[in-house]
Amino acid sequence: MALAELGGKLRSSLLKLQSSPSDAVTTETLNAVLSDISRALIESDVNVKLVMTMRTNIQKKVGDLVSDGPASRGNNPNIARLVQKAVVDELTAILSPSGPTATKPYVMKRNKPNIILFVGLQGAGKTTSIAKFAHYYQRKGWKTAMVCADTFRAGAFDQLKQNATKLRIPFYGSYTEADPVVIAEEGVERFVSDGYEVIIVDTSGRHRQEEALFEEMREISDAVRPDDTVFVMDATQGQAVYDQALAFHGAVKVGSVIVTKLDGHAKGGGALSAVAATGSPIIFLGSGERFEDLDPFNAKSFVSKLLGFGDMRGLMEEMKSISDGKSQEELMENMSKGKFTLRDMYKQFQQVMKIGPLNKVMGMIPGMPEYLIPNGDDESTNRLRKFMYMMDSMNDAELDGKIDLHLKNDPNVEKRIRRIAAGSGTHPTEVKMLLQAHKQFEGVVSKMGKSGMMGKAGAARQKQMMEQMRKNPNAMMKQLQSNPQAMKMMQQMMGSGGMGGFPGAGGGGMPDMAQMMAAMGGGGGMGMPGGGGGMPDMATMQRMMAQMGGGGGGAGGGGMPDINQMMQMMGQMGMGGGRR
Ligand SMILES: Nc1nc2c(ncn2[C@@H]2O[C@H](COP(=O)(O)OP(=O)(O)OP(=O)(O)O)[C@@H](O)[C@H]2O)c(=O)[nH]1
Repeated sequence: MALAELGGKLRSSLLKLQSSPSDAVTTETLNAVLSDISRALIESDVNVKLVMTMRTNIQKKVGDLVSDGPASRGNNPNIARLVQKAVVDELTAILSPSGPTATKPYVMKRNKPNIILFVGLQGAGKTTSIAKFAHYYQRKGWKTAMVCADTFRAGAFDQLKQNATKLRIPFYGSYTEADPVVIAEEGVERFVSDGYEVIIVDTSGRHRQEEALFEEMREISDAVRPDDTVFVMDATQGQAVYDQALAFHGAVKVGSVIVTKLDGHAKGGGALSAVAATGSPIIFLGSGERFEDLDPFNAKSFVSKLLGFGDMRGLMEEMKSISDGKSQEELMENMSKGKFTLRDMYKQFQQVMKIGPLNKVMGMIPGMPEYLIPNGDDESTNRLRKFMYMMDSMNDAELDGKIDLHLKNDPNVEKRIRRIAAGSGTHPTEVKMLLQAHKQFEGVVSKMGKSGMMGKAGAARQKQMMEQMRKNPNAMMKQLQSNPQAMKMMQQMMGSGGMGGFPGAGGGGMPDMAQMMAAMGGGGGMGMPGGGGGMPDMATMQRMMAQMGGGGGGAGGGGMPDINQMMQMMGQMGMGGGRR
């Protein structure tokens, strides 16, 4: 994760609040925590003035509560939480566009050309970011293309071409045309008439003092009339990026910013806060050299993740952006009949793959301990991909369950398995693993189907249950406790149905929901308190359920919680039971 070091420091300072019961938070504890946080931010090159303002604001918000002692706290027993909230809010404010020029980021529009002009200093990572940006939108189903109007740096077109070819994204450029304005205009025109939705234009990198290049940037901008101009800047500059950003602002209207090289760089905090001070919104962070290393940026989510609370908002946005309502509804209806074919599993995997590497998704889950999040190349994504290749090698009858591949010791099935393995470049044992995963999933689905909690009727029942939970969680818990079968069902829902497509990644891939919950509980107090392993204890469950109900109902709509709803529920659970 970007800014891991800063995050670690902030988390450990906030832990000081946790280590004492909330009404023992004293002025000294608060001061110690604020000093630690301020030091960490300044070490990360955040402007000292900003840090001091933040400190004063937090003091103003919670100082009185702490110094007046427990007697005056009235209905505010959880001081630690209030301090924590004040810290989150203030850090978010530092990272949100501020000043008279503060703007909101451009929102891409479907079914029309969105022309995005990229500008930036030489070597900031512009060309790399363009490829990542294109990959991000292409993965989400946008018709994307790239234009190389960088005629200044020899090799720029080759670099863009290479990336575009790897990503299978159409590109436009020229080895012979020397005028970047002509290339930009022609490229954009072509992709507009071909119905492309995201058209990205690369421009020459420049130094601040190169007035001629600034002029070129203005001319390109006038020619292609971009919907958004994205300024790419390098985090290693720390707060010095402020001046650079202003210089670019002076030349063209910078709409949004991508900050690159945040992977493990000490000055990242300074760069991010400096950008915010220019009034431009940061839209993405670059966190590595691979195409996947681009994270959408939202100040609140970023702070929440940095402090170890996960990023539920980001996760929901991702889920929403990939969700295909109709097929999801069909799937839910099928599942309500206890039906879950290999084709259904394939569709679930497809949805999951659109989000990107699973480690990113896991990193967004509140309370998820870092040690559970795979780094680097994501093993679970590769496993899913391999499973999909196998399903690609199946015929319709096999995918739709008309031919039962689960039959044991059947020479015909064995032959089919060998064929599927050969067709997908895998081993028959791996195909059997896939079938086993499917069987496991099917089992859960059929149990859930029988529970009557899915489909349209199930949706109504769930809504009713949620309402009951919201109104009276204690009574609901008592009811559950006295009904072992209902309790078991709840555990099953959480244990294996939870992650939608994930059980298929089993065997060391994505942990299932129960494992996650256990890990959250035992993982050093960042997530669920109380759970030392296995399912969380009753009190914790009770709190979680109150949160589930109170948060507007995770489930609703189309039957059994689908992957989106389940994630939402998980988020509310994690957040509800978070730091105390
Ligand atoms: N670690 C890391 N490296 C990055 C990131 N983004 C870009 N880079 C690297 O930074 C270097 C410069 O990136 P380019 O994309 O070529 O830079 P550019 O801004 O297009 O350069 P010009 O075309 O000269 O303006 C390359 O080695 C990239 O791999 C990032 O987020 N993290």
